[in-house]
Amino acid sequence: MLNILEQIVVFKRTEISLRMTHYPESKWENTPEYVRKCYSLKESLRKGNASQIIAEFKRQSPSKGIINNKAGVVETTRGYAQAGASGLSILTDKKFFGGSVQDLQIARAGLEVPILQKDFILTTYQITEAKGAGADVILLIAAILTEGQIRELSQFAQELGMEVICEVHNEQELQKALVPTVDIIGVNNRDLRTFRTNLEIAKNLADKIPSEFLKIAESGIEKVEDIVMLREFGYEGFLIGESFMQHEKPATILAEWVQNLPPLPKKAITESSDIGMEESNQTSQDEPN
Ligand SMILES: O=P(O)(O)OC[C@@H](O)[C@@H](O)c1c[nH]c2ccccc12
Repeated sequence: MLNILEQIVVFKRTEISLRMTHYPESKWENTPEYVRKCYSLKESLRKGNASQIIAEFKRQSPSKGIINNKAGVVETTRGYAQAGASGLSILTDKKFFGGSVQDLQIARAGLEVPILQKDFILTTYQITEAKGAGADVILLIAAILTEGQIRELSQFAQELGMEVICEVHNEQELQKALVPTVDIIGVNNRDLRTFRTNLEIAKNLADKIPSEFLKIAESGIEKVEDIVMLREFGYEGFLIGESFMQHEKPATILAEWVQNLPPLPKKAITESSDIGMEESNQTSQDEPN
């Protein structure tokens, strides 16, 4: 009996070959999005006042079934951006997650935040498609790829100006992910074979990730305190779906979280310039007149 991840991969291969015949690569290469300069997720996560939350639009999942099939993609993604998401994640897998490439295209129009296309990437075709549909960032899942494939696919994405998150769940997968063309290591707290989540996974892998990679924690984040705790382990991004999507209006929950998030500790360099600011014009800006 195949585990769920294996089932997804088997189905994905058939889906990809069908898509390739219906929508040849040239269709994607001729879109305006294909030549647009990507928004950098790394930069967005490292802005001084960033929430560091990557908010996901996720209607359903193999483990939970339907999470929310009423919230609209436009309303939710605009709401996420307005509420202060540092990035968005759009699931484009249809069969298992109820998403679509069209969701990505719809979300992209009119938004200036970095968008991650969340799918199970096995071929360069899917990366061309992601770029043409408006994604800035792609996800490579180490559990379903060899190191050679991670190298080839990440290089291809970077050549298109996109950033690459490589998702890992254990040390073995992490070893495959440490290639120079990967930008971000995403530690998935959910075992995609069993769908169980445990934040200990991110805690335990944190210090095994070399400092040249930005690291983000994915899945199973249920409250603001989880973010605060994971920040202490050096995580600079938090990919969150269910905690928002299980509410009727997902973006209102994100807005509450953002309000309750303690501010990021200021970087040394900002601190000294801020002191100068305070003495000059900072107070006049802050005080109501
Ligand atoms: O809904 P959660 O537990 O907050 O998780 C979001 C995201 O991390 C999860 O959807 C995810 C992480 N990696 C994936 C790979 C494929 C599909 C989905 C995912």
